[in-house]
Amino acid sequence: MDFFRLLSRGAKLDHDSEIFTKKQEKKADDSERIVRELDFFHTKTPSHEHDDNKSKKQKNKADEDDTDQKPKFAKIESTIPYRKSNIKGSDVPQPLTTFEELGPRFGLSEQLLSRIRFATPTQIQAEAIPGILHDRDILACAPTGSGKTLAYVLPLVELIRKVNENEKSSSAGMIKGLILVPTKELATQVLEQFTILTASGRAGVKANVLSKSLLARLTSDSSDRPRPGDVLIATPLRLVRALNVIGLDSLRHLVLDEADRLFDTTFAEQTDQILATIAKTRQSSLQKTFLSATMPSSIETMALNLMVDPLRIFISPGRAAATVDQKLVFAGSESGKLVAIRQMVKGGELPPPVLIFVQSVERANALMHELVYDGVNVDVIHGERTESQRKAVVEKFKKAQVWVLICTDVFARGIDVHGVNVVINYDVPQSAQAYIHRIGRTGRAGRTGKAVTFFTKEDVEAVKIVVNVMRESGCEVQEWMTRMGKADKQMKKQLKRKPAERDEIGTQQKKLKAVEKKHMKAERDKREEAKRKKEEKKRRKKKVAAAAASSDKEDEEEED
Ligand SMILES: Nc1ncnc2c1ncn2[C@@H]1O[C@H](COP(=O)(O)OP(=O)(O)OP(=O)(O)O)[C@@H](O)[C@H]1O
Repeated sequence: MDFFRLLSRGAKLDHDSEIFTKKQEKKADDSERIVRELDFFHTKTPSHEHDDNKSKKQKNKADEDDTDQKPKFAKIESTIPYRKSNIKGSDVPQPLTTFEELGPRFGLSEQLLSRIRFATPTQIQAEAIPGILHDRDILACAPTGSGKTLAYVLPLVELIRKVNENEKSSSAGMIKGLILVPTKELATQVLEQFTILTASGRAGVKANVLSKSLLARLTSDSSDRPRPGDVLIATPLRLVRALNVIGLDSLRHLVLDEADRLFDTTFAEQTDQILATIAKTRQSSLQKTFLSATMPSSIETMALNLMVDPLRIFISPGRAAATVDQKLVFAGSESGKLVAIRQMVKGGELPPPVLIFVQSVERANALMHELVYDGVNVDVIHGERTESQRKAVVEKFKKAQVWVLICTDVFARGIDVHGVNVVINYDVPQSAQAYIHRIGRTGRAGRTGKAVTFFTKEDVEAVKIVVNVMRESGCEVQEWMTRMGKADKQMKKQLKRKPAERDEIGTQQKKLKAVEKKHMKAERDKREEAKRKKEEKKRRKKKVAAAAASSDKEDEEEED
């Protein structure tokens, strides 16, 4: 999805706009002008409190520049080596060295700081927390499991607490922070982080997930419709249904967690609609934080162009977490994969909790039948399970009542289950991003983990992508892997759109079906035989009765 297509779609949604009607007939190569005219978030009318002459100059220049260009940043001065190449922007705040510093530097209360359960901030937290507290726009890319959630939840709690304090009741219950995430599970997880920091609501900040029931109450005709709360955490699909009832006049902070996913084809239309609505409603400055463990260049450019004087915090971009030991296993064929996984189960190579990723719902269900037959404590999660089923499965997995969880890419992003030991890519993922996020479910928060990717001859191109990530992440790459070369660009695109075609999983399932069929036939035969015997008996009984009746008649005649 590129920026211009995305924006021109945003314009189409704005049916009343003059820009839209004028623009309708224009061709795609007019897109640069469209970008300038649409001006999402009013990025061309700076009102930022940190504006200085330098950033104004930068913005004026940006007005003249083509907006599809990546903004240029001066290198920052720092004695810390990693900052020079990874952190970009003007007036970059000093990083945090401890959480305690947040008291004297930004006025965070001891009560709030006492709820942080960690000794030291991670790199992304050290950079992003001061940035957000300075009300700067942030584009952040940092490894899976590096604590990006706390990096934005903590400063949001503080900033919104201050707003509540200043505005008293005028904006009570109105949304000041909006967090967009791609899945319901992730929304719940983000809410948990708020709950930890605002236990018993004493921080004065109320966060809610836009659940089905909240959506129903918000959109009901009843006069006592609830207010959404200070922070609303939502998935794009559900949020678009609530856009005209939630009221965004008080919105000050927007977070896109897993930003690259929210801009890809699955969600782009809804995300675009949400951004366009915010742009219409929200006239003054809005602080934006976009984060992910992966940030393709096209998304990076788009995101930076939506921001005012941003801080670009990229820590190990394009790499899998260094704490994950990555392995590739040639399984030969589909049945070879099953053999390999059974061997791993038998050989104790799958210490729970374990996640197994497959490419489709059908394959997830089929693999589950296979492993259930083997006596593995296994369950499955995918987009075709109901919300309550998904919730229950995640709970069970977190409580170690389920040891092996089979999943589709629904579960690949953001989900933080403590201590996942192994991630198996039963089917090779369709992109480098999918690979990085899937294997990032293990090796989190400094722990180590293991990722094993099975492949067959159908996966020649996809495996090149995996090898490249392995190489970039500093993993040991064997000689045969280096000979594979780079994945072809066209093939990469094709693969993203459509996964490899594979033979069905499931010798066991087929066998079960055959046994079931045989059993059903035997039952049917038995029933028919019983019916036949019953009728035969009935017939015989009738015959005997008829014979008896005729002999009685003969006797009577003889007596006469
Ligand atoms: N400063 C810290 N020190 C140690 N652990 C931390 C710290 N901050 C957060 N964590 C823990 O690290 C784990 C991963 O955090 P989080 O889910 O925010 O990662 P993430 O960077 O968002 O990962 P992903 O990209 O996969 O979504 C969580 O269990 C969290 O509690």
